[in-house]
Amino acid sequence: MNLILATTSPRRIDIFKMLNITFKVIPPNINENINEKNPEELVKKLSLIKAKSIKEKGIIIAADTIVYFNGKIFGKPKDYDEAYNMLKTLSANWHTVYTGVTILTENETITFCEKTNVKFKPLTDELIKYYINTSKPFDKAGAYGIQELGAILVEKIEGDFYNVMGFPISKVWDILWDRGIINASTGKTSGGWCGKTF
Ligand SMILES: Cc1cn([C@H]2C[C@H](O)[C@@H](COP(=O)(O)OP(=O)(O)OP(=O)(O)O)O2)c(=O)[nH]c1=O
Repeated sequence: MNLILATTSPRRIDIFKMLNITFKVIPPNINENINEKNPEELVKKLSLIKAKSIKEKGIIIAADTIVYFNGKIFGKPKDYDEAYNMLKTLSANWHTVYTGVTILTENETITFCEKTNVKFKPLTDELIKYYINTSKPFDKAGAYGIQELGAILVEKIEGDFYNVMGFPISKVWDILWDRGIINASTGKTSGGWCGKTF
């Protein structure tokens, strides 16, 4: 069965490659500006819209990630100033990363949200400026990438690391394994990513 990852996120592709199964990547074609203030509902709805935007037949998996702090949703920063203000606000505080996932199979629509709490160290202006200039985190929710240099901002986390990066892969695996979508043969015979389709 065609396994399709509906994403443009290099991080999500990297995480999925860890499973060593054959899959295709097709970019979702959606408008991410929906009017939803509840973080869990927002990421679930966006992951569903992304998955449903794929017309090709197969098992379709999509995700959406935001950072949430003090009642505010932090998406991808539009510029340097927004990235600076996000990191300044998150400094020395706990925030929550919400990732919504949708898995469309032939007869099921599975949508769930996974949360990870992240505590930042106290961040000096100098470190924040260095981080943004070095990492240019404009394609990452909350203006940081925990899997890259963003690791130096983090004091500790409670929950799934990969969920912060953009994909709670352990939970996704369980859903696919429990339904026999991934099984002993696909895990052994498939040689990983079969090449991008975009
Ligand atoms: C918090 C955090 C986010 N991110 C990334 C994951 C996502 O790529 C991005 C959140 O934006 P999303 O809108 O969830 O995803 P995307 O637009 O990059 O890709 P697509 O919608 O096509 O799947 O932030 C990290 O890479 N590391 C982190 O630590």
